Amino acid sequence: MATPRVLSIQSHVVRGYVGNKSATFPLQLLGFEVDAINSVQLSNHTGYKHIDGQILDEKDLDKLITSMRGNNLLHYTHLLTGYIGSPAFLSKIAEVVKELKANNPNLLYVCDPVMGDDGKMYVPQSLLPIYQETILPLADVITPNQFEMELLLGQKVESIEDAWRAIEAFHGKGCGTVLVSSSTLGAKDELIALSSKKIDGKSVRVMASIPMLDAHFTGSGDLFSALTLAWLHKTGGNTQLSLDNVIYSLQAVLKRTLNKALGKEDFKYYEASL
Ligand SMILES: Nc1ncnc2c1ncn2[C@@H]1O[C@H](COP(=O)(O)OP(=O)(O)O)[C@@H](O)[C@H]1O
Ligand SMILES: Cc1ncc(COP(=O)(O)O)c(C=O)c1O
Repeated sequence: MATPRVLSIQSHVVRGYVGNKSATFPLQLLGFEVDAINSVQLSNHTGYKHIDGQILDEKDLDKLITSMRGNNLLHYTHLLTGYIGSPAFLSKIAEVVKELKANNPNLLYVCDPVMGDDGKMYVPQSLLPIYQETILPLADVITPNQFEMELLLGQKVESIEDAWRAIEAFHGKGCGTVLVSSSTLGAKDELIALSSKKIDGKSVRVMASIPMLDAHFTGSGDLFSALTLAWLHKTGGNTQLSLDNVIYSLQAVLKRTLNKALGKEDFKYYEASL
């Protein structure tokens, strides 16, 4: 099988790991060619006290795409989008999706509608209607967190039943596969991830419980969407197997991140015994 090739349109940060900085290397390790367009170049993620840099607009994106078109380079198996900093840039992405799909009708578009977390938006509010009206109907897979699901739906999601209803609404907009990266709809010490895929008119649903680590991670959602893309490809679109693999590898990464931050040894060899 030919090497899958992803066009990844997300943020770049000088310091840290979010956006393309967190998606590119794992995707490469999993066997993907990754071509990155940096929607913004920022000093660091938006949670810091100081933040500055450049935000690409639709003309910047058009220049890159026009030149690539001229060289016949717009041939991809996957498109992945994440943090976008400008509404006009996001609208332009709709045109890019259509062109890439015209070049390859089998292209899979994985959209992480990155807008915020824990009740706070960290992108301009004007992105929301563009995601709702223009981007969602074009996406094959979406990976919102609980807050982003609520924003897209325009309604609070307060129970698992609410979440399935929200997911059905996204299916209704044309999005065949939905993975909610995390929610706090379970017990106090767990995160719940949900996925649903429309197969022959039926929704095939999977729910996973993730033991909650006592820390806040930035970039975990970007890793989630990149790994989801990779595992959906590797499993032929099996959402159960993909979610298992994504969560398993994410937990290993986050535990190592936490150990490093706490100054604990990164790695130890233990004898496995019953
Ligand atoms: N505190 C945490 N404890 C355990 N796993 C976490 C934690 N935060 C994130 N994760 C893992 O990262 C994934 C994506 O996290 P999420 O918080 O949904 O991303 P986002 O940054 O988009 O809000 C979750 O599915 C979970 O596997
Ligand atoms: C520049 C940038 N990109 C991407 C993200 C998304 O991060 P996450 O994976 O935590 O949703 C953030 C979040 O703060 C950010 O500031």
